[in-house]
Amino acid sequence: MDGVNATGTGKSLYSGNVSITTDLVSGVYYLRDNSRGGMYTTNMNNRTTGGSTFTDADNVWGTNTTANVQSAGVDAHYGAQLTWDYYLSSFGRRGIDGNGFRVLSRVHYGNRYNNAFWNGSSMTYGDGDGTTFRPLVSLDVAGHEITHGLTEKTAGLIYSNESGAANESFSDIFGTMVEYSSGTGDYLIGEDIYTPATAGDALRNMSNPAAEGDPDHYSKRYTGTGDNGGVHINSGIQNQVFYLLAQGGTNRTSGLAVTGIGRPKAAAIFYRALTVYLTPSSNFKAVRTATLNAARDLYGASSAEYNATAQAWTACGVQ
Ligand SMILES: CCCCC[C@H](S)C(=O)N[C@@H](Cc1ccccc1)C(=O)N[C@@H](C)C(=O)O
Ligand SMILES: [Ca+2]
Ligand SMILES: [Zn+2]
Repeated sequence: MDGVNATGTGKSLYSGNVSITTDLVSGVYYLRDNSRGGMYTTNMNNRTTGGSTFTDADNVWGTNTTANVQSAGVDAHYGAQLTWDYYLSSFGRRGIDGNGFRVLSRVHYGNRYNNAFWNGSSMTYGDGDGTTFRPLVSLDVAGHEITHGLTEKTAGLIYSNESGAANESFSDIFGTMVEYSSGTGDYLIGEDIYTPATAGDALRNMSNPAAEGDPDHYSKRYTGTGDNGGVHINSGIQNQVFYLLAQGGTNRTSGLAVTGIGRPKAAAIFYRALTVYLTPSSNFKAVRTATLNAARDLYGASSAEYNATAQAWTACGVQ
């Protein structure tokens, strides 16, 4: 039901106090954003089905702690809001389908569930067990999961082997871009939620994938059958390509240097590759070609951006 858009105060777990758009209907505030396709956030009450949209009496949500069930809802809702704004302001895309797709974010899924996932129509976040993960509602996760929706509606990269690793990397790349859009970011994935007892680690690391056990070069790719053929492992190769293209630097395995072009241009190249050129079975070689085509379209065939894109893939062993 559409009511009146209201601006609420969200006391989040990982982003401090944030401003969120809520929906006032008959004196009750709902965690629903009619200014962003009607996106809404539900509480699954630690079950794996059902759930109901969070409501509040005074439009001040959560307490910055997990003691209040609304807190995780604030983070998920805020993450969806920033993701919507990122794609709209960066690429003029209104929602993951370009047509105002209504995103549902579901929190408190299952019991101490150590994951988050996209199921084709909603994002779903577990609370973690408190040892491996804190509640998995940080900004890079929200951006990661919603980007699976974008990928599904565009390239449709098959979720296994190299196309699956590329799929996962696009989610890490844009999850990181969404995180940076909040004003502070990093090239770590899940740093706020992974192993709370261990400072400074992350689930994945784009600037140095090997720091978290993932390859930074094609010659070190995983060729086994675990993890759907290493989708969360070999994503390190493309994550390193993006990092080197954006920031510049030298690949630790090849020793080859890359001249950086900055995050926005690198993101624009990867976004155009994903939404214009890639297909379900695209492998890393195809992603190289797609990003070169995108760089040519955006900046010209002999541009510094085009040359840096080629350098970055070569530095990571994908010719
Ligand atoms: C349920 C089946 C698994 C689906 C995989 C989802 S898309 C996924 O990749 N989830 C992310 C969650 C995440 C994202 C960013 C930062 C931290 C955690 C993920 O990386 N999951 C890991 C734990 C995995 O599934 O191996
Ligand atoms: Ca991060
Ligand atoms: Zn994923």
